[in-house]
Amino acid sequence: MGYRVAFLGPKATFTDLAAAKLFPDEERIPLLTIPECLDAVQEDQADIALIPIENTLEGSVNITLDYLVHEVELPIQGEVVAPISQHLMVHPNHKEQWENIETIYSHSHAIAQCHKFLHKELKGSVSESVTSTAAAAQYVFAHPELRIAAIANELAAKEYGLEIVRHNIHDFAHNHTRFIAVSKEAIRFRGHSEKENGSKTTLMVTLPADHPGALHQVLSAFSWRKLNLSKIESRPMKTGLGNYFFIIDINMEMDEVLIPSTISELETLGCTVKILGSYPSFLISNQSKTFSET
Ligand SMILES: O=C(O)C(=O)C[C@]1(C(=O)O)C=C[C@@H](O)C=C1
Repeated sequence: MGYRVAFLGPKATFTDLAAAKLFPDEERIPLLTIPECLDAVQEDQADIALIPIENTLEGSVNITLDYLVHEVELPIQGEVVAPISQHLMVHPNHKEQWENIETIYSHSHAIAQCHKFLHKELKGSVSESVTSTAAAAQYVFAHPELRIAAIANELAAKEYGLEIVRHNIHDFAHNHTRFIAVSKEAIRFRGHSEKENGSKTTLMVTLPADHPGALHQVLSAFSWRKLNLSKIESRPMKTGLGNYFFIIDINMEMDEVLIPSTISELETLGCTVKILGSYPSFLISNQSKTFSET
């Protein structure tokens, strides 16, 4: 039986492009926010949620991390990394005088990826964040009477009838976003042709209170086992100032010896450890048509 894949929509978001690549044969359901995607899986209205978690220019998508840790019990079952190209687009009526735009709509991460461009080329304009790049494109098309633009991808320009007036406005060329697939059950990734690029295990670690050198000891538990970490990030526990947990990505899948013994060592130190998932990583290539520059 096929999966129902909830993704951050509407149609033509970057997440939609990633979902179409990774789940070409499954039913794909666009929802307007990341929490809605996660709730849909938690409440069995979908089998999988595909949502963004990290961007090379802007860092983590905090709402994704926070929901995974505080709000839902859904393991990460896979990830896909995709190249991201941002374009500036306007309603066709404003194609000739696009430099006069007053407000630029997009997802907050997309706005941040184009910060230098906006500062230099559209000084004085205001940026407004909305739920996704595609929602911004939809809004711009619905309001030809306003002097507004959207930052979104090429497919969104086509889908919502906008004109791209500046291509590739992201500030740094190496712009990639990681998307995660979460599900109650292990996922069979089938029917796609994306490259598998190793595996990861993600842990959430809470340090013991008032334990000098705890973070150093945590890191040494990984380092003497030669476990390669691709990410370590702290987020507030939301219980009081100074209380943080760490998200740690290990570049290997869960094994029977190394990761379990690391977890035991951390627990002996007084840490609380939760496994957020152990999963394959896929890479959407730069040659991929839908993501590439025109
Ligand atoms: O708004 C979209 O199109 C999304 O899929 C979200 C999102 C993000 O959360 O970072 C995904 C990729 C890009 O980095 C910009 C926005």
